[in-house]
Amino acid sequence: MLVHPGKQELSDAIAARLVTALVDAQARHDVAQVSLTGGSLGSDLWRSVATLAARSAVDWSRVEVWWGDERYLPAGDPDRNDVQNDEAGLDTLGLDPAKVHRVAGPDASDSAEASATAYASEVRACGAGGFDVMILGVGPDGHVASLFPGHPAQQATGAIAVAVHDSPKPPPDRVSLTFEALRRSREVWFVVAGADKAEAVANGLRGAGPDVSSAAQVQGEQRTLWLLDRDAAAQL
Ligand SMILES: O=C1O[C@H](COP(=O)(O)O)[C@@H](O)[C@H](O)[C@H]1O
Repeated sequence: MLVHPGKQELSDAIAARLVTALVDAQARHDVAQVSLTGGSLGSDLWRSVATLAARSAVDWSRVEVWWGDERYLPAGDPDRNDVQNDEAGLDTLGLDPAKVHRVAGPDASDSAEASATAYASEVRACGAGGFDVMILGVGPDGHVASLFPGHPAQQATGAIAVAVHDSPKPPPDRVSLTFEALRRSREVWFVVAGADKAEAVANGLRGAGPDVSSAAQVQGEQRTLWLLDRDAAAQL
């Protein structure tokens, strides 16, 4: 667990850590696989990356980009995680569009189920059975990706992605990687800022059950990091 004084310092530290992790991953196996998150910090970190001189150490054309979840909304909708990440600077880095794996919305798929199936096939086809870095925001209710505590989607097994309906947080329809897929990550980074998340952080770190914390159900294969600001760490 690493605690930074405020949200800006945290965002800058995540950006620096990410650049290093991507350079290391490209040295290991040519193309780095990273899975992104929505939420305010999930986008802020791209603003921080954009200010880093060291970002040029990454060959962004050799980064395969995924999302841990997406709101089931049409392409370009401002509430989509990919749109918010792009607006924060993700799309200025020189990524290869063929390596940016967006979850299909209702404009490009028949249902959230069809979208989840297509996304899972894409993950499988790219051999992304192993993400180098899985970045996950944590909601005040303990959710990660679009797996909400106590929601039936938590129980999906033998699948890479799942459709989520009746999400307690709008919008109601979403597509999420499953716990099994989230865990197939070399490193899992929980990125959390704000006093409203302090209880969720404490529950995640104490290993609360799935009805209380989805975050507590996810660990990285080699490393699990909680990257926090002081407010988010207030109940530890
Ligand atoms: O709905 C979502 O929420 C979480 C956390 O968002 P935040 O605004 O509370 O930080 C996010 O990680 C997830 O990807 C997203 O779909």
